[in-house]
Amino acid sequence: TQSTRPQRMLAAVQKNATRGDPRSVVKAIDQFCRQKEWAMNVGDEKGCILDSVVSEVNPATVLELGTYCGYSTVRIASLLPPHAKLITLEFNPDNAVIARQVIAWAGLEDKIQLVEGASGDWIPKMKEEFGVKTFDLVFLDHWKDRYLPDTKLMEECGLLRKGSILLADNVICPGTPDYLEYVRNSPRYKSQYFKSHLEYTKVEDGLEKSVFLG
Ligand SMILES: Cc1ncnc2c1ncn2[C@@H]1O[C@H](/C=C/CNC(=O)c2cc(-c3ccc(F)cc3)cc(O)c2O)C[C@H]1O
Ligand SMILES: [Mg+2]
Repeated sequence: TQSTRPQRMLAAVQKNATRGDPRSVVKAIDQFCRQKEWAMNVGDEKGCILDSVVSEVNPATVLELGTYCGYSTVRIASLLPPHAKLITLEFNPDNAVIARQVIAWAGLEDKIQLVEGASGDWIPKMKEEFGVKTFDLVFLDHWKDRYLPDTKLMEECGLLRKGSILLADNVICPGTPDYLEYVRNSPRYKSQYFKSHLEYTKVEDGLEKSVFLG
């Protein structure tokens, strides 16, 4: 039977990356996507911006919306301090199966909790289910029409504190116009756009970093 792109991506990791070496996992996926098949990972160019924001925030608690195959999950977790935790939400079970194996190959299972299900269902349960108070950093990379409703939901559920950072992928391509309008015009956020390119292409895209002001 025909394999899926995520399955072929995992095979490339298992063939070309070193077990327990997250950077080699990131490199293997980027190589696969550049040389073999494009896939919607944040990629190496926007990934460097992601790395710099993660390093600057040095978060103890991270929420990622949209795991896909775990590329950004591994990239973020590889930069976290020792007892920091990353929770990543993925509602497609086939993607979750692949992502768990990518995370395991990187040796980052202890830092990452992959939760299967829809962000809208899980965000209201974060405190009771995972003992989370607030998130220091949220990486939004799921369905683009969910960025705004999920941000409002995180506000309502008290998951953001003064200084929490939202980092959103694809604010230009495919684009998240309602989200951008909100974080750029709301008095509750201070936003900054990091111009870059759509992963593995020359098409313009970028990340929007928004600080929640409380
Ligand atoms: C609500 C919710 N809850 C949990 N998981 C969710 C969810 N919505 C999506 N997910 C999961 O995240 C992943 C989805 C991410 C959506 N990302 C995209 O659609 C996406 C698309 C492109 C793109 C750009 C130009 C083109 F020509 C074609 C594609 C580039 C990207 O970087 C992307 O993130 C997989 C899905 O199962
Ligand atoms: Mg993306």
